[in-house]
Amino acid sequence: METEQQLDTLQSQFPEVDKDVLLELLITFDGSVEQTKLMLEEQFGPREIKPEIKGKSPTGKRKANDEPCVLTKKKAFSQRQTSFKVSKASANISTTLYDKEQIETMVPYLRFYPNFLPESLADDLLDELLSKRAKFKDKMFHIAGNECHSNHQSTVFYDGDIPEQRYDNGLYRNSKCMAQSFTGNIRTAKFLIEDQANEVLATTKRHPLQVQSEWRASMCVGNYFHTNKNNLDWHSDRLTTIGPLPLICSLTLGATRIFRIRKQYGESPIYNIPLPHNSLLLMLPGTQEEFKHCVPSLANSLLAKHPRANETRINLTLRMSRPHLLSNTPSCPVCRSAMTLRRMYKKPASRGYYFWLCDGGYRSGKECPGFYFADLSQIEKPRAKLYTRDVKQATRWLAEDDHEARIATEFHMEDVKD
Ligand SMILES: O=C(O)CCC(=O)C(=O)O
Ligand SMILES: [Fe+2]
Repeated sequence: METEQQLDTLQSQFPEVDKDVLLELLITFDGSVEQTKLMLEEQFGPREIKPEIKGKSPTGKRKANDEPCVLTKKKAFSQRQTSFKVSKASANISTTLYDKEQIETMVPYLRFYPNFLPESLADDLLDELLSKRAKFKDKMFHIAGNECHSNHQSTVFYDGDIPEQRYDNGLYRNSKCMAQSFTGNIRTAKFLIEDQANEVLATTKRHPLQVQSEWRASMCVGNYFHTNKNNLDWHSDRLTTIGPLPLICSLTLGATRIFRIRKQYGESPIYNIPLPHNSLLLMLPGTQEEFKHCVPSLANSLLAKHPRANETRINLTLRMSRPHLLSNTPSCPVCRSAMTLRRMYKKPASRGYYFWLCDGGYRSGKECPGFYFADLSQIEKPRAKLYTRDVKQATRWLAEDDHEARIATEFHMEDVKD
């Protein structure tokens, strides 16, 4: 079924929901009308199943009172092919940014520091991480019922105790992936990176949703790209433990590979940023909300081998988790699984709303439509309800230059009725 038809089907059953919101949800549920409908029924009450949904649904037939349908492998695959075609079509223009000035001018959410650490610390850190290769594991997750493995290996380092509740990013759901503690070299690097990060933050306006204290890295995701064939797909980093508007500091060690970044929505160019050994890239607050990034495995994406690491590139991304956010993460109203925090971005009228989505399917492959809007107004409180069913209570953040969505705001509140 074409997207327009899917939207019409949903709109006919949920006339009270704005079409832009329906589209956003349809995309969130990988194009599944059934899953979108189940989630909407959670919010707005059950609806009659219209014949067109039964007959033409991408997930096959469904009787009333049946268990939710799960996408078949074949269907999920063909849907992904479609979305791949779309992203390929808009991916034509790509520009390479070679130095600090070009990077920070073209993508003002980024800060770039070549040769950041003292040389001997960067080399020691690289050698130490190369020797720990066995600790880096495939990420494992499910998309629309299919088990998937990442094409590069990862691990997580924690500063201090490894928390009971390890969650987010797809890493902690993999039993093979044991978290590790910060080593001496990581801690030394962390202090230097924190100083740089806080210096930059001091020059920017702090949003109430951001961390209000000094920025301190409490965890670090390590990515191991053994050869140029190992890649990391387009994504924005999960917000569940690090919260909205996070700062993420990314240190590259070993081979020079291309890092790509593009806006989440609209006609955006793709920027290629070569990241050499010992370069630090800061992704400032708003980067995860507004952009996607990846490390592609193009033939020309390996720009320089490293004298000792050869083709291997190791990346450390330092992050600050927000403990109250973790302890106040809602559980799914449908299946009680933990939920992940995301932000809508596709359509101007709904862009910027944070929401919680059930994560059960990501881990088990059994999809669940659990959904809440996120109310992050109390995010700094130890005990707070961070979810709501009412879009008027939902937290929204829009980029200052997102005029399209800022104009759409006024209309949106009228459009979404109780
Ligand atoms: O390897 C990189 O440069 C990026 C890593 C990354 O995007 C991530 O860990 O989420
Ligand atoms: Fe990332």
